[in-house]
Amino acid sequence: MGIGLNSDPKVVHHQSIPNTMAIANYRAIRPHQWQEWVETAQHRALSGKLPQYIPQLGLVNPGNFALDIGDQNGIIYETGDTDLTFSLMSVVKPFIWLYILHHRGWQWAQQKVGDRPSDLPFNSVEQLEQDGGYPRNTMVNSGAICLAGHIPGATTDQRCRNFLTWLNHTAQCQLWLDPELLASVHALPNPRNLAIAHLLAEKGYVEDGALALETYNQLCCLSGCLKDLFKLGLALQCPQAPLQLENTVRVKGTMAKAGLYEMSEAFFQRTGFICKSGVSGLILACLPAQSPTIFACYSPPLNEQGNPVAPLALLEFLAEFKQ
Ligand SMILES: NC(=O)CC[C@H](N)C(=O)O
Repeated sequence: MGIGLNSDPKVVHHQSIPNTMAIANYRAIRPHQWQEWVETAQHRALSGKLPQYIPQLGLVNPGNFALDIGDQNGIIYETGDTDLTFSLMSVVKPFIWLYILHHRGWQWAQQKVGDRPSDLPFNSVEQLEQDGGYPRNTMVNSGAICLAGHIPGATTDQRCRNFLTWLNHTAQCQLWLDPELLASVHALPNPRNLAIAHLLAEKGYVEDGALALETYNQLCCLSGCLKDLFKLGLALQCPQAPLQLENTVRVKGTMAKAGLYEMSEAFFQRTGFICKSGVSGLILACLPAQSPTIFACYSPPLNEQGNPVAPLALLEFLAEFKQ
C-alpha cells in the first residue's frame, strides 16, 4: 500500500497565503458592493449547468441562491433565500474525513487513503487504477467511498445514523437524510462510483464495496439549509472540544489541495480560500487559522469541473477586495 504521503498537517496551516486575505475586514464592505458582486456572480451562473446524473439535482431552480459570510461572532453578510434546503453532496467529504480522523487517527487513516491532489476529475476510476486502488485523497469519490466503508455499524442505515448523529452533535446543526434524493441517486446507478467501490474492495481498501458505496450515497444525501452549512464551516474553522485542532487543520489542508478538484491548488494560491464544493451547488470556504472567515453559498449551476459558478466568482471578488 502506498502510505505516508505528505503527512505533516501544518504544511498548509503555515503556508504563505496572500496577506491581504488573512487580514481583510469583510465588515468594511458596504451593502451596495455586496449587492453588485452577488448580481455579477448570479449573472455568471447563467453559463453553468445543472448536473443530470442525479435526476433530482437536474430539476432544481437554477436561480436558487443563498449566501452567508461571517465568523465565530456571527454573520457579516447574508442574502438570498436562506430557507432553501439542499443536499451536501461532496461537501460531506471533509466531514467524513474529520469523523475518521477523530475516531481512528491519522496513522490508521493513511493506510486507507492518500493526501495528494489528483489531476483527474472527482469521479475518476482511471486515477484509482493508476494508483493501484489507493485513493488519491479524501475529497474525491474514491477516498470518500473508501472512508464511508469504515464508518462503524452493521447496516448502511446504521452507519449513516452514526455519522449523522455525530456530525449534528459536533457541529450543532440539524442535518437530515433526504429519502427522495436518495431514491433519485438509486434511480440512475452511477457506473463510475460502482467501479470505484469494486476496485477498492478488490484491492482490500474496503471489505464490502457495496456497503461502502451505499453508505457514501446516503451521506451525500444528508441535507440542510444555509445555517447548517455555515455551522459546518464553524466546526472546521473554530473547533470545540472534543474535536482536535490537529484534525481540523489536516482536513483543511486536504481541502486546500483537493476541495475543488483539479482547480484546488491554483484557486487556493490565488485567493487564499480553502474550499469544498458539492454538485448540489454548494461551496463551503474558510481561510487558514489566522482569519476566522466562513463563506457558505448555494447556487446550483456548475462549471466543467463540477464546481458552482456563482460562489467561485464571489470568492474571487472577495480575494480582490482591499479594505
Ligand atoms: N462532487 C460531488 O458533489 C459528487 C457527489 C455525488 N454524490 C457523486 O458521487 O458523484
